[in-house]
Formats: sequence, C-alpha cells, structure tokens
Amino acid sequence: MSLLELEDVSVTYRIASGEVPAVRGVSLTLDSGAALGVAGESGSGKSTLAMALLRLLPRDAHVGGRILLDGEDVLTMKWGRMRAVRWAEASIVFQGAQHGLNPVRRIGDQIAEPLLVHGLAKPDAAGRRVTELLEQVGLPAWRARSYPHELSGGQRQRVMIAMALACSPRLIIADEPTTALDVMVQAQVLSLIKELVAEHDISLIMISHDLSVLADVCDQLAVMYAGRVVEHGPSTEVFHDAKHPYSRALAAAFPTVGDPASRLAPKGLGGDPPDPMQLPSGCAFHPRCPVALDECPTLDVELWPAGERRSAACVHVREKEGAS
Ligand SMILES: Nc1ncnc2c1ncn2[C@@H]1O[C@H](COP(=O)(O)OP(=O)(O)OP(=O)(O)O)[C@@H](O)[C@H]1O
Repeated sequence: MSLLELEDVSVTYRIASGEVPAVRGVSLTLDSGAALGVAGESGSGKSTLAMALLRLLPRDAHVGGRILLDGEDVLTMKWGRMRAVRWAEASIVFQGAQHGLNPVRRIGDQIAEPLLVHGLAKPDAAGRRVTELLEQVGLPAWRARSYPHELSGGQRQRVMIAMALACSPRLIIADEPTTALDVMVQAQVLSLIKELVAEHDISLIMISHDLSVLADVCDQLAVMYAGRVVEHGPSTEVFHDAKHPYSRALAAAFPTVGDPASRLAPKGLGGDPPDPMQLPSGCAFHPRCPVALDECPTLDVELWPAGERRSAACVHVREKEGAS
C-alpha cells in the first residue's frame, strides 16, 4: 500500500522577472516502510519538491497536481489539518542543522516542543520521551540541558533527527541531512538514519546530490534534472547501471559513499544545469548530453520503461526498449 503518491506535481515560483518552473510533472509513489532517494545537481528542484510535500513553500510558489499522504490530498487540506500532519505524520530534517535549532533554547525543550504542541504528551512524559529519543540517536540524556552551540555539527544533526522522530511519524523527509558534515560524521549519521527507519518502520524520502549515499540508504532512486524525474528504479540498479546519461554522470561523480569526490560536479559533463527560466527545448539535458541525437532538441520527452520497475527519460531508452 502506498503511503505517499505524487501525481503530476509541479511547482512554479512567480517572481518579479517571470515564472520559475522549479518542479515539472513529477509522479512518484512511496510504499509504507520504503525509502526513496531523490538525486540531482543543485537547482534541479529537489528541495522545492520536498517542501511542497508538507506545504512549506513560500507564498510565491504555486503547486499543481496531487500529493496524497495516506490517501489524503496535502494540497487541499485545511490548515489546521496540515499543522496536525506536520511532525505527527510526516516530519522533515533539513541540511545544516545549525539553522534548524533555536540558539537560545535548550536541546531538550526543543525536542519536546512538537510533542507538547501536538498534545501528545504532558511535560513529565515529554521529558521521559526526550531522554529516550536522545538515546535512540546516540546522545547521552544530560545533553537535554545543552544549548545548540555546545554541540558539534554531527550532534546537532542527531538532535534534528530526534526532533523528527519525536511524534513517531510514518514519513521522514531528509533534505541533504549530511551535506554539512565531515566524511566520518556523515557516515555515522547515515547509518543512524538507516537503522532508525528500519527499526521504527518509517518511510523515508532522502534528498542528496550524492547518488552513492542514496544508493546505500534507499531502496528506490529518482534522479531529477531541471525539475523533472529523468530516471527512476531500484537504487542499486540505477547506481550501478544507469540508463540515462545524466544519471550515469552523477553515479560516476560519486563512486563510493563519503568519497571526497562527492563534492565534485558530475564527471564528463560540461556546462552548468540550465536556468529554469530558459530551459532548452525538447530534452532539457541535450546541450550537455554526450550521446544526444539530432532529434533531442525537439523530442517530446517522457519517462519510458527501461526494464522491470525502471524508467528513464532518454531517447536511447525509448529505442532500445521498443516503446513509442
Ligand atoms: N523562493 C524562490 N523563488 C524563486 N525561485 C526559487 C526559489 N526557491 C528556489 N528557486 C529556484 O527553483 C529551482 C529549484 O531550486 P531547489 O532549491 O528546489 O533545487 P535543489 O535541487 O534543491 O538545489 P540545492 O541542492 O542547491 O538545494 C532553482 O532554479 C532555484 O533557483
């Protein structure tokens, strides 16, 4: 049974100079207890998509399509219901934990807040839950009395994960949860996330530019380029045998988890990702594509089947798989 279904989701920012189509026609499903990785370079629309899931986007963002969380459309929910869903049913961990924590409040009070706000615990019980959550994320109970500046970056990210777990949500969205951390701490936080989602049967959407990290943690991968999903399938297959030339370049840039090369741009790709306000015609990837054909600039691109439970938006896949 799907916990989350995205049907033709699009997000357009309306700014003074025009419209920014940040997410274009994304359809994905996430089964209960499964982990989906969303990969792509900076600007591909990953964070916009994540924020759209919990309606956390600024007012100038216009969202289309349907986002069904356990069958309920997030986009048409009343605000009261939406607030109840956040933290309690789905929570989000952002990149750079230092920005997500209040610098002048103790850690324990911040972890307890979602429990108290949602009326899920009285102060005493919330205190006990904070101790339990700190233990789950590998921090001693006395850390509840610390302030954020007394913790390392990795510890702060653990606190953010404890907050995300506080109300026992069914879905956690982790947006580049380890990007700001050094390689060793990154590996520790990743294994913590893996362990927690498995133990608590939580569904996970994890966002990263690093395909190797996602392949390590997630069952399924969606690769985004210029606001669209260009490849989707089981993560190890997409990572080791990508069908789209963009996914291949991303996979080649991040050979193993935590590799220092993960800070580099995709190998073999010239140029930059396109400006969403001036998207190339046809397949938006064609100006950077090493295997582009004459027809790519005018191609009506879609996700074509690329083997069992796999799809890719590349003309070569369409030809090989015999789709039309
Ligand atoms: N508030 C906003 N107003 C206008 N455009 C925006 C806004 N937020 C994001 N964008 C644009 O939307 C596009 C997608 O941005 P988004 O942050 O979702 O990408 P991303 O893949 O998450 O990138 P990163 O990895 O750098 O966070 C980009 O072109 C970005 O400039």
